[in-house]
Amino acid sequence: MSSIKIECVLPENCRCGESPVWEAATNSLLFVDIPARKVGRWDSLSKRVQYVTVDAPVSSVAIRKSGGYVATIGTKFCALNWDNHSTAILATVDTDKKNNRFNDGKVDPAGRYFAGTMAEETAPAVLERHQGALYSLFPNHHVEKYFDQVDISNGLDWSLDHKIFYYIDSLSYSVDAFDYDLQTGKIANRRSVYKLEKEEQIPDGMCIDVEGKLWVACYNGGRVIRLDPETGKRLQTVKLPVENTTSCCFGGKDYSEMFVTTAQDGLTSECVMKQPEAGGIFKV
Ligand SMILES: O=C(O)[C@H](O)[C@@H](O)[C@H](O)[C@H](O)CO
Ligand SMILES: [Zn+2]
Repeated sequence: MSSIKIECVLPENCRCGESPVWEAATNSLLFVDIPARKVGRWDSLSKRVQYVTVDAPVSSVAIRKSGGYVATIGTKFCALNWDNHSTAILATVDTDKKNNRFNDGKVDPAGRYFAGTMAEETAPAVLERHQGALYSLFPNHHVEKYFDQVDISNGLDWSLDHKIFYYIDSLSYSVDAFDYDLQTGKIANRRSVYKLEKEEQIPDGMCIDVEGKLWVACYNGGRVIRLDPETGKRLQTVKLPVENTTSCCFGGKDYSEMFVTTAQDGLTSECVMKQPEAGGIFKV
């Protein structure tokens, strides 16, 4: 294995950086800072970053086929117009749960925006349990609810043949799989494919690579791990110089680079001194 280079490409000190998404058309990385209520777009060529501030915690962002973006803001699926900074509500979930917000989200290969919810945290991973649910927004704006009783709805992705949906509820310390029907968007047959080891801490965001292996960012664990969902074995650990690694995606030229978002919230000022890049965005 060739040696791995890790570099902080955006020393932003995000409170909770999340949802990295590569936008090939602009050579940019999209991301959010959830509590700061900001969506960022970092141009990898000019190295400049632009922000759009929204009116509630923004937990995920995705590219919209018809132009602009979609984002999960508070408990709403929204369209986001980058040019005039406006948002338009497409659907609202968890209307009976005033303390809930969306967390991680991603679009399936048929254009359904999957995202789950959680109760707002009082500190990282400290929250009222079982308040969240998993939803998807169909291209026709129909909302499907899959299940509830979720603690912290987090990383998600699909297998390369689109027949499996991978999902993380952080406080289960497990990476789960479901059978996936791309035609209907239905999921079935939940099972665990990997249980985190103690030092790996809390599973957060996730993505899949071209070999069908999963990469999971470990919150508080300062690492991303590569898993084989078929054997349930960990194949690789990549450690980062900050503790709160939140999510990862592939991007850059030929998608040969991995971007990792991180968080600063929850670190004591002493920890921040030891990890000055906490909250930055890293390139692996
Ligand atoms: O990044 C996220 O997905 C959450 O919004 C965070 O708050 C952390 O995951 C959580 O604190 C650790 O479990
Ligand atoms: Zn997350």
